[in-house]
Amino acid sequence: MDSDVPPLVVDIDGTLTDESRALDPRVVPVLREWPERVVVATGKAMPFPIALCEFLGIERTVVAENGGVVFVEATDELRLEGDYEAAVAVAEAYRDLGYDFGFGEIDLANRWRETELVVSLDRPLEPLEELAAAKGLVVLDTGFAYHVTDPVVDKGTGLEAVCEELTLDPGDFLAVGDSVNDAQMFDLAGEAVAVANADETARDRADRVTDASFADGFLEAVAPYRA
Ligand SMILES: O=C(O)COP(=O)(O)O
Ligand SMILES: [Mg+2]
Repeated sequence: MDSDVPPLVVDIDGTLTDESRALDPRVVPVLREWPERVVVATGKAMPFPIALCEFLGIERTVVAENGGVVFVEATDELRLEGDYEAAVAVAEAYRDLGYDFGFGEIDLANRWRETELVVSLDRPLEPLEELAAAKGLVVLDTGFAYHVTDPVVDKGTGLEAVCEELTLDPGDFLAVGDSVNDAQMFDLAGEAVAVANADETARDRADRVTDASFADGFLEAVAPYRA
């Protein structure tokens, strides 16, 4: 690898994983050996990207909950932003209409969340969107879950917060992702790559779209820097 390798900000679900959210083992050496900063930016709750970094053996530099949570190990910084109370109120109102979140009684998708909530894709979207809008929140469909999120944060604001901490420029980053929740980080990154399975928003906001899907797409996106 040469010195032209950019820092990397990478999504998890749909980018490092297959459609069932299983990590592709071929991404492990790529991330572990990346010579510049790696930021893991996800809609998942913080324990997931933190665990991923730990198991990879890389520094924990994480944007979780679509920007609501930012953790930078190098500077010991944890930022929480976004109206979690509003998300909880939306969830309660959704339950009052007779809908559950769809993740079972022990809901591991929401258990460790601090700034936003998620609802299963098989639950009705329209009432969720109405309730969210009434509280100033938005619903993001990542292809893996509906995220009830405060629009003051996104993966772009998360990347900016990481860069502030580490005195980096978001414009120097290579970003790789697959969905609408990656759009703002795509806008900031110097080079934004959508994997072939990406949704329309991510494709539109990317500089290029890979031929291959899921982790094969990620490997294609980073290939020019791994010669
Ligand atoms: O799981 C989701 O809904 C989204 O997660 P991702 O941002 O890592 O793709
Ligand atoms: Mg994704």
